[in-house]
Amino acid sequence: IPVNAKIKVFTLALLNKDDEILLGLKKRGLGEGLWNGFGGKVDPGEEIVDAAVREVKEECGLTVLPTDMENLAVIHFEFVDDPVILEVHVFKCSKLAGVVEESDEMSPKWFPRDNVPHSQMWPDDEVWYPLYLSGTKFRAYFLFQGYKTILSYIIRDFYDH
Ligand SMILES: Cc1cc(-c2ccco2)c2oc(N)nc2c1
Repeated sequence: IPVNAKIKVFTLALLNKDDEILLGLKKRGLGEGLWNGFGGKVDPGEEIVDAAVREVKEECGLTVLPTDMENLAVIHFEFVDDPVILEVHVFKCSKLAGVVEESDEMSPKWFPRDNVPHSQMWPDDEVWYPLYLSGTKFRAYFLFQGYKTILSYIIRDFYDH
């Protein structure tokens, strides 16, 4: 890890209902034009799970409780020639309240859990999505060249102990 490395913490919430998953088409910023779960930056002093709850509400209008947000994974993303490392905390939630709303960040849409538009999603999703479907907690590291090419990755099961 380069000496000038800076870690930025993000959340990513995967919201389920029966056999569907709610994804949002990102309208701007990081991941624009891609379908993804809901999330964003963790504010200074903010609990990570509280940031996840806040981002879900802001981006798709749904209300979830922090206690219903299940920690699924922690993924570190590094980009060649970029000292900023993204630490993405992935949550899974099945207890949703409220009505789905479009926001200026995201256009939400329900997809069958086993048929998401991988060609319009981040390339790493194809690697870890099967673990999400099977409810396997994991840790992963991805080295990107730009936003489309994965140069290398590591993925391992993550036992709570
Ligand atoms: C590099 C990268 C970043 C994110 C991200 C940023 C904020 C929330 O997620 C991703 O999300 C997914 N599915 N792949 C991703 C790759």
